[in-house]
Amino acid sequence: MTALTITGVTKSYGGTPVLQGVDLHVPQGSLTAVLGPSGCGKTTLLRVIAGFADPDGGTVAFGNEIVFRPGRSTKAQHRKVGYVPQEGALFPHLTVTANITFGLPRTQRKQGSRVAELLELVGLAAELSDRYPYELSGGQQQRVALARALAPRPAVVLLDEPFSALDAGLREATRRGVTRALRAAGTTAVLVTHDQAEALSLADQVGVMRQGRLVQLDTPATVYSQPRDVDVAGFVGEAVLLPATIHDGQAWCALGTIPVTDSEHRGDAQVLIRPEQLRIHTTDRPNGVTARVREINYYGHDATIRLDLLPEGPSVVARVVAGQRLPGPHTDVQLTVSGNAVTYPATR
Ligand SMILES: Nc1ncnc2c1ncn2[C@@H]1O[C@H](COP(=O)(O)OP(=O)(O)OP(=O)(O)O)[C@@H](O)[C@H]1O
Repeated sequence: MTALTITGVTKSYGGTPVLQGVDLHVPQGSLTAVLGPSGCGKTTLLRVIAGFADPDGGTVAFGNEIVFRPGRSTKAQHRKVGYVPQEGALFPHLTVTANITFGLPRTQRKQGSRVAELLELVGLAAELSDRYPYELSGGQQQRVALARALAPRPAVVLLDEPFSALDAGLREATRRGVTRALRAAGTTAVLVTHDQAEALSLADQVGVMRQGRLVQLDTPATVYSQPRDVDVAGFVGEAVLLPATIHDGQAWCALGTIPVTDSEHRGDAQVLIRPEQLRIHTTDRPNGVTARVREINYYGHDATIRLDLLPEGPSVVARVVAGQRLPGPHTDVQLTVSGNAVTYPATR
């Protein structure tokens, strides 16, 4: 088990920069999610860590061992990396046992106990060991892929969107099973995803990637509640962004007067409020602003309500938990804000 440290990594393809000075430290035994839109360089970053591609500059280190620096690169097969791709990773003509032991030295392949231990670790029944991949569900296949990645006791496990091909029901259970197994094995891991809920719910730290740069690396709670800029704010969750004037630690905006987190900020600004901070009232409130319900989206566990601030203010989104009585479309309600707003420079 070892930490992973990437410093100033750059990579271009045909003159187009894909990684632009990426710094990332993944503490030993922890899971970091790299979150970013399609094409931002996530897979390239994993490939560089694994040694499948060399960067143009920077360093990659596993613990104290530098596995890449310009002019010197440790071959992929000597890096002790486990790789779990999106899907289709298993050899279709091999049983679960043969898949798991495929990369092990011949002497270890016969050790049935290691297979049993790995199946237990990833939450699969021992009876599945003689099955072929086509006899498994997608979620079971991904767990076998993880067991295979963990079999040689790698220093680092890399997971490239490993749950994206699974349907919603299987995805949640497989996510939990896989992260539980990674933690039980004490493995240092990097998970690449474009799904913000997955990144926030599974990882110890989240790195938000944009156009080849890691623009924020923080705990899930900090990334969500203190996003570095408005683009990160919108990428990691639904955001209400409003123009505001800040003074005396308060933001004056279309939703009234709201305390701000950054007391240094003064003058024109933009403020971020999360939809769950908005409270909907059907009776008048002293600090309430009037809004008209435009649209309701019901999700079961919660609902989002789009409202137009009256008389002609912007529209905002509120999130309400299940069980709360929802106002009907086109009704007028009062809105208040709980908690603080986060401030950003005003748009020009
Ligand atoms: N071998 C390659 N040759 C040329 N261009 C490449 C190569 N690999 C990746 N790219 C380009 O680099 C950019 C980043 O690709 P990458 O696969 O790292 O993105 P990603 O964030 O993983 O995207 P996705 O979520 O869609 O998989 C893309 O514009 C892609 O076309």
